[in-house]
Amino acid sequence: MENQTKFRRSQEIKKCHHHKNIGFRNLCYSVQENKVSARQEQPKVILRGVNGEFRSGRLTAILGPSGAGKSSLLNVLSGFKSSGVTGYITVNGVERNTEEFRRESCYITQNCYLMDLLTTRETLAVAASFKLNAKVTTREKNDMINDILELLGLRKAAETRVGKLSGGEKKRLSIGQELLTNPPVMFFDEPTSGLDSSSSLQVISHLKSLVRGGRTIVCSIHQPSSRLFEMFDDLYVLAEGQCLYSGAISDMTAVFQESGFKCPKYYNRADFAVEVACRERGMNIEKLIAKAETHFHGPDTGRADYITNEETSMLRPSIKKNSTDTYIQVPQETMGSRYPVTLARQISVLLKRAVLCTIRDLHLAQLRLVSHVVIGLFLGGVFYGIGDEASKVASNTAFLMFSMMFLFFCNLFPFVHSFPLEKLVVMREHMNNWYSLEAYHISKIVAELPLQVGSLVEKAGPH
Ligand SMILES: Nc1ncnc2c1ncn2[C@@H]1O[C@H](COP(=O)(O)OP(=O)(O)OP(=O)(O)O)[C@@H](O)[C@H]1O
Repeated sequence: MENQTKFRRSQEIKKCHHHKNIGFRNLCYSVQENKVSARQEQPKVILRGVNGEFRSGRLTAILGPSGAGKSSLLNVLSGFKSSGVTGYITVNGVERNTEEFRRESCYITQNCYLMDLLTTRETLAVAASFKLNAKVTTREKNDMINDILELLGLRKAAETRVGKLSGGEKKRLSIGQELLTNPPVMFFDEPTSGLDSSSSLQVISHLKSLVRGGRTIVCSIHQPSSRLFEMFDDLYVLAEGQCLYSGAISDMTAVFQESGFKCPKYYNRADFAVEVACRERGMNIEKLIAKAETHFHGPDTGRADYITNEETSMLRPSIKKNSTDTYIQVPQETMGSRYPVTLARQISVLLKRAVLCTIRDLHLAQLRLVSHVVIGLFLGGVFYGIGDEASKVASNTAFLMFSMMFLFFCNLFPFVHSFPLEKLVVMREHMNNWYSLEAYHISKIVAELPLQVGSLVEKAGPH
């Protein structure tokens, strides 16, 4: 009976009730590079008017040589990059609302930025506290965490600290964090980088099982083996910021052949596609680019085959009545606010995590404690009783000066030490709409308060 319930719940996690087809037309992305000389004013163009469609229930691979713009395309589509972007992005045929879309999608970057001092289970528990609203009970949260651990094969590593997990386990843990809210759209930047072939296969098999539940999953991928490549449904090939091929993997060889690029028998098709994109198999890839463009119509005229946001709000009642497909369905509990939980809850969870990490970072905590005690004894010895004598004004000033400098540097260094490590985790979590930056800063200040107040009291001792 319990096994049946478990099976039903794991099937439920895999399922996705909001199908999202992502379309993009004439998408351009450019960056303004740092000016070295007065002449370098032209922005660097990274994506040159690409078109495409990523469908729900399909696992899509973005392939291309290094520097082709794969990560940039994912950054733009996921909404992580918005300045320097022009063109149209649609969700089920309706212009994308970036804020709404960020709530319905997740972006798992190439490197897994996780807190090394937490265990696998704690990492999922923290994610659950941010991502699931207050109506979900602790028991339900624990059940979900157990199901995700089971689904992603992390049961054995549940109590292991993240810093000690293998690369593949970290990747699966990052996926598990986002699965808690069951997002209909998932973007992955090179999910198999740094993994051996069997771990890569494991990760992609998990993605495949999620996609079968109706999600839209897009991964940029680097040099996949034939076996790994064949697990994808659709392929999007980029070359120098332009689209070379967009469609089913099964049609790729025929389409390339029509343009004069014949894939040798028993050759890895992924390698072949990258070689064509690098112009190693012939310089004339423009024919392929033109062919890929003919699949998609509309934006060049300034008017496309989609509905804008203004039109959506006017049409919404009729769209709702006539079609469930074109209407963007947003889960009711996430509507209105960017974050699923209140500011107070965000601060309290961040605070608990910060305290847990401080306690576990024994080396740093011991160092801080010892330095405070040693300096406190030293100051007490040198300046003992100076507050009672008016003739020792100079000593009082020296004491105050020293204490201020000590407090300033002593409290600065833990941040200098931890900030570069934490920054990447915080940016990922913040960009995935877990919490606001205000909540993070407040929790950091509050977590440090006891030590700050303690050291102030200690320094006030000699007086
Ligand atoms: N902020 C930036 N400033 C300057 N150039 C940039 C910036 N971001 C990206 N680029 C350039 O844009 C091009 C595409 O970068 P991107 O990271 O998207 O490539 P990629 O296809 O993901 O490469 P890889 O497979 O090596 O990760 C590269 O030449 C890169 O140097």
